[in-house]
Amino acid sequence: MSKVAVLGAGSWGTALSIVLADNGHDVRFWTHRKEQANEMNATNRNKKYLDADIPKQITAYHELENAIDDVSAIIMVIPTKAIREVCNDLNKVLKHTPVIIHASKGIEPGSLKRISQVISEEMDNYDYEDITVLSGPSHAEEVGKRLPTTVTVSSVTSSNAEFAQDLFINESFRVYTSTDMIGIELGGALKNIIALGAGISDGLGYGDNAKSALITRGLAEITRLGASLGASPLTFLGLPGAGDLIVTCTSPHSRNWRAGNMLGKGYKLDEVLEQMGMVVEGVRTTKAAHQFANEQQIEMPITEGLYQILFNDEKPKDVVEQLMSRTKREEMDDISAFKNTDYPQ
Ligand SMILES: NC(=O)C1=CN([C@@H]2O[C@H](COP(=O)(O)OP(=O)(O)OC[C@H]3O[C@@H](n4cnc5c(N)ncnc54)[C@H](O)[C@@H]3O)[C@@H](O)[C@H]2O)C=CC1
Ligand SMILES: O=C(CO)COP(=O)(O)O
Repeated sequence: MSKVAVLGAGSWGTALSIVLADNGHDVRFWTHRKEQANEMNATNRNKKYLDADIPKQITAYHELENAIDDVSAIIMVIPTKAIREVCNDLNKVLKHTPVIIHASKGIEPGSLKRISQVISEEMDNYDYEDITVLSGPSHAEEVGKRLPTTVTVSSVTSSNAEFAQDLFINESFRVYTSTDMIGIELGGALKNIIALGAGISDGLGYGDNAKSALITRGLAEITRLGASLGASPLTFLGLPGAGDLIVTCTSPHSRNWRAGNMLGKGYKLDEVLEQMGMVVEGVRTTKAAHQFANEQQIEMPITEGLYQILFNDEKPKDVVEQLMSRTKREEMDDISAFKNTDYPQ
């Protein structure tokens, strides 16, 4: 059994700590807020973030140096916008090179970097090949209750992904491996854009046909972006692609769906984010994907519409009207690139 540190004391960090504790690992749970660490150790709950009993094998720490002392793995579950800051703090106290696995879902606006790229850029003594990602359809609320869940881990070096698979896998948390690191990270990040859209559609009362269309056409456009960055289109049909897209667009656990739902009901973005009190990664990811799509001339009409709602105050209803009245076209016209030309016609 291993000694592991989980950095990031929100709902997903808590749920992953529970999986690790169930597997017999000694879990050091780090929060940058002292009161939260004290409360968790005293009550065995992380009340604000997840309604679950915290097993005894989990100890909360406030001092980063103590949390990471002698661990064989660091699990980073920090909101995307705080990753560089936490890596910098880690550099000051880390004296060995434990495996780093991240489970965050975002892209950095401006640089358009994936999280593994951000971590390897910031961390002393780590290259891109050293970082592993864990992603898939996995709401913390259900993982915390040990309901059956499947995820995928990926790293350039397969031994790192296999290490992560062994660390997390158990009878209620099934872990697959993949070598498509780009696809796994982009699938997890980009589905949040579409989940915001699905929430808006539900908030407007547009029904199941509209939501199904958003999921399907959303999958087409995030696959288009992913493939242009080197991801395998097939990854977008797997757990961290279609799997995560479905759960995030249809589950009331999803913060992205819930935020979208409020926008569809007429709330302003500022009000929505204030009420959520938890990270809504899709907002920043929409900004990043919109910038990339414009620079690279990739057609992403749903992302474009979302961007106009979030950042240019466009009315959700008007955006749906624009999407529905786009120039008529063939549905699969962008799939020809993946056609098997050897098959007799
Ligand atoms: N909640 C879920 O079911 C899932 C979440 N994720 C991803 O995991 C990541 C974290 O999400 P959640 O845990 O849900 O967020 P959350 O909103 O529940 O919690 C975020 C945590 O990060 C901490 N934090 C914020 N800024 C920090 C900083 N500068 N230094 C250290 N800690 C800081 C907050 O104090 C809080 O404890 C996100 O990228 C999310 O997309 C991925 C899969 C499932
Ligand atoms: O990624 C998730 C589930 O797989 C969590 O989604 P939300 O961040 O929208 O809650």
